[in-house]
Amino acid sequence: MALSPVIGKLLHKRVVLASASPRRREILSQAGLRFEVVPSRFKETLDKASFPAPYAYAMETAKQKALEVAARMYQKDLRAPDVVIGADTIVTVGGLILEKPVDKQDAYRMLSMLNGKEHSVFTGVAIIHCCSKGGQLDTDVCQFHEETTVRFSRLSEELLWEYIDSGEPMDKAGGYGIQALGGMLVEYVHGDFLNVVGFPLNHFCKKLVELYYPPGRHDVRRVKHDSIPAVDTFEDLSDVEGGGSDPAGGIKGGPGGQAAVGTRGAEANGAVESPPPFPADLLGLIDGFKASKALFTACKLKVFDVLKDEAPLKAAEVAGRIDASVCGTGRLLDACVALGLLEKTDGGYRNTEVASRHLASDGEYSLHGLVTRHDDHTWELFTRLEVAVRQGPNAAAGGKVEDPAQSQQTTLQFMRAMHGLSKLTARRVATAFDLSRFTSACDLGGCTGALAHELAHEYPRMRVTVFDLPDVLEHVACFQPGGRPSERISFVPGDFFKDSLPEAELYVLSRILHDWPDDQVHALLGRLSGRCKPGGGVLVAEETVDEDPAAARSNLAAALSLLVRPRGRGRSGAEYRDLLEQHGFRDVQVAAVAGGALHLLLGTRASPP
Ligand SMILES: Cc1cn([C@H]2C[C@H](O)[C@@H](COP(=O)(O)OP(=O)(O)OP(=O)(O)O)O2)c(=O)[nH]c1=O
Repeated sequence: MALSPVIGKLLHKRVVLASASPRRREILSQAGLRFEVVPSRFKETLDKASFPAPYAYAMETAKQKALEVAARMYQKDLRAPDVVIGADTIVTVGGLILEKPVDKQDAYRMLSMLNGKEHSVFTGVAIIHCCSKGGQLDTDVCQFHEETTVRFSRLSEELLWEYIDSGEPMDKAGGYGIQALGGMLVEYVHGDFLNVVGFPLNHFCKKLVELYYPPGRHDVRRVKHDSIPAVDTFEDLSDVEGGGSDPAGGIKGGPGGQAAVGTRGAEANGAVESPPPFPADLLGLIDGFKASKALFTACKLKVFDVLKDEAPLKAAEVAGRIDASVCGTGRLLDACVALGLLEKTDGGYRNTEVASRHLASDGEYSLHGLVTRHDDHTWELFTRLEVAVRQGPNAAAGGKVEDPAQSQQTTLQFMRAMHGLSKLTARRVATAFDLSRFTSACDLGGCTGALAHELAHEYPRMRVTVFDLPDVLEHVACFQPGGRPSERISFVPGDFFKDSLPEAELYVLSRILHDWPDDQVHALLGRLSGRCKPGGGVLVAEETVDEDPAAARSNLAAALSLLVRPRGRGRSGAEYRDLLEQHGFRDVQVAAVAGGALHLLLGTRASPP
């Protein structure tokens, strides 16, 4: 079995699962792991507010659960197990962390919050290696987390209570069990299903590879692929059984809190010193730009359009359709196969589902416009990242602010890119908070109206005005579903810095504020706050710059983009909150959607003093 070489690394160790969860026990035993179960006595009472993000809370709780078991076992017979595994699963919605309900009423409260909305399920996992040093327990902690997004259908009160009365919610985070009756509540799941059930097995196996995979034969295979970075999956190890290092070797902390198996035993025996662990992730990073460029090129040449609905095509046929060389096309198609964008069968190449959905130039969720924009515009900006670092943010563009309305072509390209991005997140933004108290909304800089449509769809009483520059609104017709906007959506041309803002109970600023420096953000929020009546709201959606290095990886692209852009600046979630409060908005609620990629804030206009 593909997994056994990885799981096999733990077979000769004394492994303890520090969890009472029957789901975790089942997932791990079905994966072939042998372990003892010692439920943790750690009380899940850490102060949630003291963590920068929900996943950090779940990881810390997982760690504390495992450490408590390791310490207790060590104290009992002065022999700690080799490895202790702890996990903690939480559900987050509207910025709140939901754990297991304390009673039926609590389950009802949780399920009502999830009803009809998307939420995230995080599982934090800690793998703790233990040994005894100088009569003391010595531990080496490796932690990670996994996020899965789940959306519930709209459910009636009757159904919710029927589900609660089944008793199923009581021992489960968020008050539901997706693997049983609760599965009926779920409209969709994005990500690892087992993560929702309590244990992200896939990520766990990848971590084991990082921890235990020794340099060896596998390295040779990896370096062969010099054009496209190898995808690092644990399946890769299926043919290297028996080639492992001695797992009894010492554990050394690696970068990012990971650990690698050392070679102390071999050195002591006078054996030849092993080379350092093969830095596959690092090489992947070094080569990463090649993968992006292959994707950009295939998109630009419309490869994914050609392969969308057709039977598989040979390289020569694709080359004929895209008017390119057969040899070059063959290489590009193979690169796309290696990147998981195409499949290769005996009959030829065809799109994967992701490519058909996101990389063909048509279709509701096409990101073709975004890719084209990155290839034509962002790529070049990033060649000047060094300038931006040396001279400071915004220097890379040489003070040249691109005017999106510069030419019809540029405007349209910009709008296609924004539309693709907005379509992906609009439903999540519209449903992250309950906005049903607002009967009118104005989306400032709302571009093609992608978010306006979701707001109108989600809230049947709401009328939405999209306010944007005249040059932008000139092109909106081709982005409307069915070619025309809904009756409750109107497009009003104007400049939000100069023209009078349309009247609305809720103002929306989605991906707007990062584009402007502080003085202009204050000017805009000042105008908006003056126009907003007490009780009215402002909804801000932004990619944020996280100051927590552990979280920074997920928004790295956004943070770097903000550095090379001609104007504007990155801000943290706390800075956005401060800005809203400075302009008279109170009770600011926060939420994160799309795997934390987008940070949302909803503030309510207080009465002027
Ligand atoms: C969301 C969801 C959670 N769960 C479960 C997984 C976890 O067991 C539980 C979350 O609570 P946890 O505190 O993570 O785990 P636990 O109390 O069951 O076990 P221990 O603390 O001893 O490790 O919710 C499901 O079984 N299905 C689901 O769909």
